[in-house]
Amino acid sequence: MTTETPEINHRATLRRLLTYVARHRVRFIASIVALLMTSAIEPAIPALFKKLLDSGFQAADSFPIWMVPAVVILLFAVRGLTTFSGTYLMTDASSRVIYDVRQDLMRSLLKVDAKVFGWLTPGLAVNKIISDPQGSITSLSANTNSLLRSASTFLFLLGYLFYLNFQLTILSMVTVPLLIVLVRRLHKRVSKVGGLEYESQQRLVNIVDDAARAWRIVRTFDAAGFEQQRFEREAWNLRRLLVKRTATSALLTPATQVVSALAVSIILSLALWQARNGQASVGDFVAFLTALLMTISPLKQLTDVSQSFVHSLIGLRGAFELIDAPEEPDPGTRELPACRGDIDVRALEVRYPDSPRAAIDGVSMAIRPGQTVAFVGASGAGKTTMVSTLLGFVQPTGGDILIDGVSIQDIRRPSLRRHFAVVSQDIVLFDGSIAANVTYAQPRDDARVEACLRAANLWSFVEQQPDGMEAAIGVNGSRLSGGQRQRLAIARALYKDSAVWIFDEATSALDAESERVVQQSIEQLSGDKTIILIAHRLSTVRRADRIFVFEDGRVVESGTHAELVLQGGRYAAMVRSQDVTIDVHP
Ligand SMILES: Nc1ncnc2c1ncn2[C@@H]1O[C@H](COP(=O)(O)OP(=O)(O)OP(=O)(O)O)[C@@H](O)[C@H]1O
Repeated sequence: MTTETPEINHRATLRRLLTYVARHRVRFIASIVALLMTSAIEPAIPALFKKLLDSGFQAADSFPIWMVPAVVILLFAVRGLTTFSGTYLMTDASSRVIYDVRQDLMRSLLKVDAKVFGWLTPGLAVNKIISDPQGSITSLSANTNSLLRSASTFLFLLGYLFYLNFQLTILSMVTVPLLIVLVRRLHKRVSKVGGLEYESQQRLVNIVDDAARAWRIVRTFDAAGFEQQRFEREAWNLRRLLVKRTATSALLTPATQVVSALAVSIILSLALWQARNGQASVGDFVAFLTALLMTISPLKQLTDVSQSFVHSLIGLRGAFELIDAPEEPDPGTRELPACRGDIDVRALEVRYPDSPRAAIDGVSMAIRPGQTVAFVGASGAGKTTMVSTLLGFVQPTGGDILIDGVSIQDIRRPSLRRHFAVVSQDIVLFDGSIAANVTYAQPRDDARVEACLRAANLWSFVEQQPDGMEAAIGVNGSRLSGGQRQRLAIARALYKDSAVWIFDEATSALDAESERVVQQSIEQLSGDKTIILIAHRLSTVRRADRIFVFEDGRVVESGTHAELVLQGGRYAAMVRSQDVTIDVHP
């Protein structure tokens, strides 16, 4: 997905993360101070024992015995307090960062360009918004804690080494460049494998997403074995990459130790040489060597933590990828506070990218407020594209559409879409009650909800529910029949009370009688609204004021049902093939 080198990416990701961290810097600094205080108290414990051993056993001029429990308890109480506050403050601060990142991710999801949904499956979106920030930031904050401890211990020991023997310490650093090269190389490899691991995990998420979403199809096709195999293959690949990454990380420890051993052996020889020449005492030698060996442990911890850091940053980069995804373009600047529903389509041309032919090819039409018009034509003729263009989801490549005399290019997208209520071919419902689905994102008015449900011919169903309109409909309306789902979507559109209602194959799942009832109710409710109907079943569109017949992106005929039937062209042929009564008086 990305061609940048992993290193540059990590820096960018870290910088990005720091902008979030900076917002809560006071909390972070407080937590770090508390954690450092915990580390600082640590040496007080052996110091206390030293004091106890050195002077505690001399009866005479020693400190009073009651001081021992008092100091011990105080020390542990303070350490307990600083440990607790450090952990609490760090969790509080990092959870705020997770919250902020998630807010930005959700904001981005709600605004991204439609193209993003070409790769962003629901499962991936959940992963990027829920799991990635939590996993990465929690691990980063935990690692920051050990990083601070190891780094401070290491620096402290280094200072001590300089104090003991300046020249030898400088010499012990001869292997540092080698160590840096080694760590960098291994980091690069961990980054690369970690990136592949992240991608594999995304593929695995998509497989699970498919299996959960299309569970009915999977079972109808008896494809459980097929899906299991698909899953197993990717899960195995992920396991393999995990081992590879961990093994690369694990290589780092022996590698750094071998390089450190090189340094230690050089220094050991030199120190021995110094000692033999009377330049250092045995005590100096032992102290230096002990301190030198003690640096290996924090150094190892530092390299371990850095591996974990890299892994977390890869997860975080995945989340930032969504935040950085391009927003849906909105060239409009004008608001359209009120709308009469007057639509003028002028020589409209729409060509999808990489498509050999135009989906809409020079269409012009006028739809006056309060009119009901219908788009008919073969599958793929361009009807839905007309609607998508009207709503600004697809950009015209030629011509224009005017709403109440204003080009849709000039109107801000949200302002434009506010005036449309659409029931599309693929019904999408929300997990919640019937009422919540009807009133979606709008203030609730129970009387209106009932009126819309009645108009959609769903009220008798609602009345049969023990919970009435509060009845839960399941994920995407899984507890409803296809027709009930369509009727609920119709009720939602009616409730929106926009200037233009669009029904794209909205009643295709209803039986003829039910469809007739719904249509009549819509007509009664519609008042002065402009209605656009798209239907393959021509009985649905007979009563329209004007019917536009689409073919290969063009309008090839238009008129009323009667006019078109009399014309004896394509519409008439379609009517004949569907066996619709050729009644010129609807
Ligand atoms: N997102 C897209 N990218 C590329 N081509 C597309 C896209 N959407 C539609 N098309 C193409 O545009 C043409 C018109 O499609 P459209 O969905 O508007 O047809 P339709 O008349 O609504 O068909 P149906 O009755 O089957 O819904 C088709 O050839 C289709 O393949």
